[in-house]
Amino acid sequence: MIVEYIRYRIPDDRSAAFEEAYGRAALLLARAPQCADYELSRCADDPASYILRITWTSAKEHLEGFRGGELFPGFLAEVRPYVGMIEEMRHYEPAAVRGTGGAVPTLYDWMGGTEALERLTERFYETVRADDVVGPLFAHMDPGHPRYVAMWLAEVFGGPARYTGERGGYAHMLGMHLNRAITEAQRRRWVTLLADAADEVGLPDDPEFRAAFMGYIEWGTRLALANSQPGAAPVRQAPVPRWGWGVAPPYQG
Ligand code: HEM
Repeated sequence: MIVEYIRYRIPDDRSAAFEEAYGRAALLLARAPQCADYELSRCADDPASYILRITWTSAKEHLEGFRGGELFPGFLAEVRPYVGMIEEMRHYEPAAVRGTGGAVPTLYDWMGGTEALERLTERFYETVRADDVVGPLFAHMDPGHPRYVAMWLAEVFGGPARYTGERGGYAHMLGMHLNRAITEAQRRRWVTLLADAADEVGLPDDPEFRAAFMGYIEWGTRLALANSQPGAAPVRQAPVPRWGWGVAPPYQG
């Protein structure tokens, strides 16, 4: 991905037409397979100043794919009257510094932190052990397993990175699933028992939290199943994934 920034200086009497033209041009960006997302902002302190940010799949795809493609003439026709008002138009490589701020609580905080996760995994693995479909997989489970999985989930949902620091991180978790040949029936049962345990221990049941929580569980169990098949060759080293609210953060007024 590469980010293009275009800074414009638009006189006040042309700003409305400029925004309307970009509204039409954006319909073409929305259809362009080379464009990941875009946003036009107007400066609150200096209203003549606008910045357009477009994330492209790559600079080459932008310059050759989009500019050489069938959508570009229509896009250019909309923005051409403003080309002379461009102050900067360049591609930027995103650096490693990025993240979300504290305005939105992490899923970890929302669910009640490590204490809530340990309550969840204790109850969950009690039912897992007693279950006829998944129980056999866990017959020789380490007694610390519920606590380790709580530690993993804490890190995934925005809590402390203790699984990475104390337990070997992603590589260790992956190693625990390799060659276990998890079946789809076992994966489904694992998901169902976890959802039941979440209700039993009283995890928040608001739609936003449960959608995000179960979204991760669906994703993670499908990976666990695929990685557990004999002959699977998953990536061996990766960071612990971080999971957020997705498209539906908590409604805060
Ligand atoms: C989101 C989905 C999943 C997550 C986050 C997860 C997480 C983990 C973690 C962190 C470990 C290693 C714990 C340690 O450090 O010792 C582990 C081990 C294991 N997982 Fe999973 N897992 C998932 C899905 C599944 C599924 C679907 C199954 C089978 C139905 C499964 C079966 C196992 C087994 C058998 C072990 C080894 C337990 C032991 O003997 O101690 N996992 N899992």
